[in-house]
Amino acid sequence: MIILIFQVINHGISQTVMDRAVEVASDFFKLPSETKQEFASDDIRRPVRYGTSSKDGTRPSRAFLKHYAHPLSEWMKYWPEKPPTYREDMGKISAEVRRVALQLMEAILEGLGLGKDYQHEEFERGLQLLQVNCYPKEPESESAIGLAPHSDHGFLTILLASCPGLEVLDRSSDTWRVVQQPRHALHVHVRDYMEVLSNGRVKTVVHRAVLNPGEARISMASIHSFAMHEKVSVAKKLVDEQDPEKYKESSFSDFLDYLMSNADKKRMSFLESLRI
Ligand SMILES: O=C(O)CCC(=O)C(=O)O
Ligand SMILES: [Fe+2]
Repeated sequence: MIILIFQVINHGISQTVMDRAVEVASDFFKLPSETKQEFASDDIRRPVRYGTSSKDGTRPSRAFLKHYAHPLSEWMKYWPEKPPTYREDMGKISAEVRRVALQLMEAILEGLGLGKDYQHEEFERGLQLLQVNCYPKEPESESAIGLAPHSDHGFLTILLASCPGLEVLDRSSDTWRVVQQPRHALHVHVRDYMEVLSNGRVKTVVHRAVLNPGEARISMASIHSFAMHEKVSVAKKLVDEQDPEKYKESSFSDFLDYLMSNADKKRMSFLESLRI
């Protein structure tokens, strides 16, 4: 079993571009509630969506803004116009992170013995979704949960955060490991579709976010997958008699349909539903 959680430092993205993205995200969440509520929706197919979730039913433990980011020319027109530099600053970081994601995918595919150009065009025209999170500071109860344990959908997550708060599940000891987040580092982990494509050789990463006792926290997860209706299936080269095909094929759109029809179930169960 291969565990793929790592951090990239030598990514070539300038610190200014990273800092501005965190700053403009933070400024967005400070806007008056009515401005943010314009983006609120339960429809998970909306191009931009704002929402909050609460772990104790009283105060929100996370606010989020999710929007598609590739191609920028198609999606940017839906993004918030306030703060005034939101589109410019988020556009810059999105494009840079996508460049890094495509390079990392090539390295991972090569490591799996599939060759770096495996499904190159599908990755090139693939979707990118930005999930921007804002967690309140929680001075009283250390390790209060901001975002419950889950695995992500798609192939790869690249995460930029203003301070620590992310934890990943160590499957060997069943304990949570705190992820250090040095200022210039991008955290990377693999998602459900990496497990599917690799026929289970690579496992999806279960993770959660805890509230930081010292400061409010901003995180930006960039999600990379195939285009909405493109099916992801097990790489045939990784199937043989000892290792039969373990997952059914599906698309990102199938995942969204699944979420809408199983709103009460955990996200983990979509991957479970694909197991043969
Ligand atoms: O805030 C974090 O560190 C994690 C965010 C996350 O897991 C997500 O947005 O899916
Ligand atoms: Fe996540």
